[in-house]
Amino acid sequence: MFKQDFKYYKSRKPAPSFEDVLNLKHPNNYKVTSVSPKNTSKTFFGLKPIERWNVYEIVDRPGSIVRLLLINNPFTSLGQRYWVTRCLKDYSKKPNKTNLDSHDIIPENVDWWDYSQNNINAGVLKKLRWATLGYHHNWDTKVYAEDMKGNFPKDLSSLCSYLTKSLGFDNFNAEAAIVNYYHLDSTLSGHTDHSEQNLDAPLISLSFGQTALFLIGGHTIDVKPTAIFLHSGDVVIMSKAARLAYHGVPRIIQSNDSSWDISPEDCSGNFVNVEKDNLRICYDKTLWGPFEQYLRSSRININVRQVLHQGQLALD
Ligand SMILES: O=C(O)CCC(=O)C(=O)O
Ligand SMILES: [Fe+2]
Repeated sequence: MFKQDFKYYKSRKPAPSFEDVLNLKHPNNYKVTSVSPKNTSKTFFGLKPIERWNVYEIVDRPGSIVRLLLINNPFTSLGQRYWVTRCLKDYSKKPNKTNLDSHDIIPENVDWWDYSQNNINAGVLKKLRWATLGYHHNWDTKVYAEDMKGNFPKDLSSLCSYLTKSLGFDNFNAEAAIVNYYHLDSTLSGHTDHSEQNLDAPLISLSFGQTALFLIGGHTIDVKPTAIFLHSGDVVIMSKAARLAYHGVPRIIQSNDSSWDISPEDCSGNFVNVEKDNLRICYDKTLWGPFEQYLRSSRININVRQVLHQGQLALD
């Protein structure tokens, strides 16, 4: 299914704009409905107050079971900075696993981010493609294992609980994540996400940096996909039917967006499990500089999953 869309984008026809999506002008004619998030009393660190979120439900064709919830960048600029520093500086570190583990590119006991900053010409910055957290995704077997598991970061788990609760999903436990690092020439081919034992739990996708053209089709590869732009800060929540529908990213599009530039709203929010060192970087123009530089030609996607059923203590 993605073949035809690659051709479409190679032919340089303009891609549909986000406004086209919202105005139902796209040929797929998908339906977008506004959704009201549940108001909770506290504001979570790094997120705008709930009453300022724009949430849409996207149904790709009448009667379709493939439904996505899209929150149009609910993050403050400081919030975006925080998650970007976590993905680059921390989530890419051991004991988390990355695609670089099997290559001899980085000296033993040196972290990728530090190494890339001290060896700017070595080209390692663009070599990191993914990191896995919690239950590590097994790219070959697609099967999780109890002995391939690390601690899941508390800040990310709190964020996901807050986001899902606000949208009416109760008891979401973040247990596994893939952090995808994309550059302007990166693509992610069509796939479904079916490795988790609990397929009823939603899957949460957080995007930062450059814009992705995200395609989602149906449960077979011959369903023509729907295109959605994912901008910096956008959150997508995929329910069971959507995660089992083929989806992928055929193109990253450079944008002029810099919604991570500090703005006055940034002082609000309740600080839950926040790493103070990262906050220091976010507030400091010089320390933030290298992270912003990376973001100008890259996109980071954090894809969070619950693996186990409610009350299940370990994998079967
Ligand atoms: O980058 C994205 O928006 C999608 C990533 C994805 O589908 C995945 O990691 O399973
Ligand atoms: Fe996926």
